[in-house]
Amino acid sequence: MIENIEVRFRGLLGRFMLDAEFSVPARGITGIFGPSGCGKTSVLRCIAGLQRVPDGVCRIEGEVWQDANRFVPVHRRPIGYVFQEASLFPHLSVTRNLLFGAGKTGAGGPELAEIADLLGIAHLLDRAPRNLSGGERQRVAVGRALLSNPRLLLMDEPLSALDRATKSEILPFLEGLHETLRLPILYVSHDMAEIERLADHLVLMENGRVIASGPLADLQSDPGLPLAASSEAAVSLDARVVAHDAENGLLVLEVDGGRFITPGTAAVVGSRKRIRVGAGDISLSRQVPGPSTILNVLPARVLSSSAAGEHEVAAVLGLGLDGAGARLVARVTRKSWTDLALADSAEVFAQIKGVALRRA
Ligand SMILES: Nc1ncnc2c1ncn2[C@@H]1O[C@H](COP(=O)(O)OP(=O)(O)OP(=O)(O)O)[C@@H](O)[C@H]1O
Repeated sequence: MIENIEVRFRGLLGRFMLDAEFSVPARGITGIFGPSGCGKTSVLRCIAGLQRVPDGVCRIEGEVWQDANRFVPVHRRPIGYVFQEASLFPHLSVTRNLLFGAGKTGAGGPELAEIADLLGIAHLLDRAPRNLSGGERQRVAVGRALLSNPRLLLMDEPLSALDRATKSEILPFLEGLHETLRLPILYVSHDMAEIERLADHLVLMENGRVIASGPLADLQSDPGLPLAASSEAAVSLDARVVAHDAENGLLVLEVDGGRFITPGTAAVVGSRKRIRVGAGDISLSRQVPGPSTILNVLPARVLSSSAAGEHEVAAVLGLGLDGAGARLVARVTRKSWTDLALADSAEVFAQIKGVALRRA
């Protein structure tokens, strides 16, 4: 079986030229990221069959939803769609809202109790939507989409209408979906922090086109793409827990070519955790640095470098003496870069001030 989501949509939407093409694995979460108006929503609408471009191909695990000869109408596509605003039926209880889409696609889907547990809404089932908070409403909307037993979940900025506190309340539930369900999710966002936390793969868009797609960390550390040179540059790495130091409240996590120490509670050795390493949290040194409060000092090699603004350099590092391990991006001043005579393939010690645990 072809386990990919393959799309190509080319055509004018009003005066906007959409020319988007990508192929990503039909598993995990794929983030679709790009500036406002670059065509992210249009791509989701084309996949859902809500928008039709004449030159379009959409194949989900080999099943054709659109090509030159075929266009499966929207109601025949097994998708769940979650929008920015949860559009619940005001006159129906949470349970009736949840069950609204269920049964359309036949048996074999998840059970209401299972989904309610997963989304932390089991205690809300008898409520009316008007008595829910924004975050609760959005979780019900996600639950309703899941109960229709979709083959693909489309989420269009599902958190952007929520305040910061509510966002962080919902994110763990979305991470939970990722771990529990085998459902591929396409997740549109213009907030890199959400993408860093949730996505396994990334589709980067600009002006109606896909400028890159691939595993998230590969795109974050690609010197040819805008992410590595941005002021928010960071990499998200999926690390393996190798030890928990209970006395000091620290976790030791391993990625290719290095180990990180980060504050954390007990975790099963061998389990996976996502960490985020921000480019601005890395400083570089040519020799082993002396004792300091920084817990993480990792040997690495400079793989490439590019200008980041007028006075800074974005350097892509490969962990390990040979530089063959996981990639990081460091952002340093041009002055330090020159003073230390740093250059591509230089051996360095990366001192990492903060390593954030992102997916428990
Ligand atoms: N059916 C349509 N007819 C005319 N113009 C359209 C149509 N659909 C989309 N557009 C235009 O295409 C462009 C891309 O819109 P789209 O909503 O896909 O972008 P986006 O990346 O999702 O933006 P945002 O992040 O602001 O939601 C916009 O300029 C929009 O006005």
